Amino acid sequence: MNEIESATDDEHESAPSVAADVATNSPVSGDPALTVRNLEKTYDSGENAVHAVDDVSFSVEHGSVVGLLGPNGAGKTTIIKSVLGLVTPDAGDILVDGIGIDERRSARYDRVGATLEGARNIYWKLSVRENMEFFASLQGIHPKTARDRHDAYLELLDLADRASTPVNELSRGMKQKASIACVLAREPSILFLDEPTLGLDVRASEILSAELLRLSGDEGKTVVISSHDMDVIQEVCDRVIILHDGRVISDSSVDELIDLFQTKAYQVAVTIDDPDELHEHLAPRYDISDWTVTDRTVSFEVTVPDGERLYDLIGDLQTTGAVPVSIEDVEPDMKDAYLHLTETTEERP
Ligand SMILES: Nc1ncnc2c1ncn2[C@@H]1O[C@H](COP(=O)(O)OP(=O)(O)OP(=O)(O)O)[C@@H](O)[C@H]1O
Repeated sequence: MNEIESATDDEHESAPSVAADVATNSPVSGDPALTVRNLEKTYDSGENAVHAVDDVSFSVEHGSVVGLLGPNGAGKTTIIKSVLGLVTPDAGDILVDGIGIDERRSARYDRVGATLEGARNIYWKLSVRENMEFFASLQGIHPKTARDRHDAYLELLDLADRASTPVNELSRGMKQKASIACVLAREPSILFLDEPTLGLDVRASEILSAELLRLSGDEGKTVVISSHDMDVIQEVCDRVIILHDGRVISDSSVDELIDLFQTKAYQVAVTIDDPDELHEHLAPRYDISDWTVTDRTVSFEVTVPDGERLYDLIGDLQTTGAVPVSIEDVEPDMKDAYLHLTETTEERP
């Protein structure tokens, strides 16, 4: 690998992609696309030991889009690299389409494609198109037959005029796009995307989200995406697995996760002669935040355990002479649910 610059930072000095064998994707079995069972990984030893992955188990069904979330250092990348063979786990099993990757290395190489943070999955001295052709050819896809598809991806990712540019001359966001283009060019059945929207502008993120939805919806591809970008996660994922300190602390659908933490929150605006008096009356009774007074208009957010309590609030507003101007639902989103979950885990001993 002396002529080609690439970056793998881990134990295995392998090629920067998991594609090493020439093979085609075989038909899908009845097994999940990916099964991770009791995975363990500790880096270093003694007092420097870091238990990065602690008994992690999950499976991913074919055609689903699963988010792997967690604060910095939660173990996401270690799990992804274990699946890719860039890190050797201490214990546990990884099965692709029901086949243990230790049993048959090609089970992984044939089916799994990944982008790694910082575009470490591609060769920086090759041009974007050369990279795409190289990774496609490892998968047994002839560059000529794939040309139209590669052109379409270059167009989609706004890289067409950079197709002949060596990757190391691209901006960070363009490198990221090139890395995504290469994993798409390989046409794997399972895509692992580690922080794919890092460095992408809003438009590129939207394009990527739409493409991931199309790949899973129309082509039945399985996608595992690790990201801190909650908007993208909420938009594309069916399910999210949340990690904390190397352990899975939540594994549920996006809707379930949001519902779980659904407190009823309302944005309220009222007019009143004496805002201070109103605050004195409400503060001990309700969970109130973002109290803002502009002339005689007071706006605030109130969180109530159920709809009934909202009626109490309206009664209390009337008692104090406040005239409601507007009361609107505040919809919780993935970000609220995620923060709630990771913060409450943080507080536990
Ligand atoms: N090569 C390594 N040597 C030693 N410790 C490591 C190594 N790689 C990761 N770690 C440690 O393992 C833990 C998990 O790291 P990992 O990169 O898997 O987390 P992550 O969830 O991907 O974090 P981030 O969101 O910051 O990318 C961290 O404490 C990290 O410092």
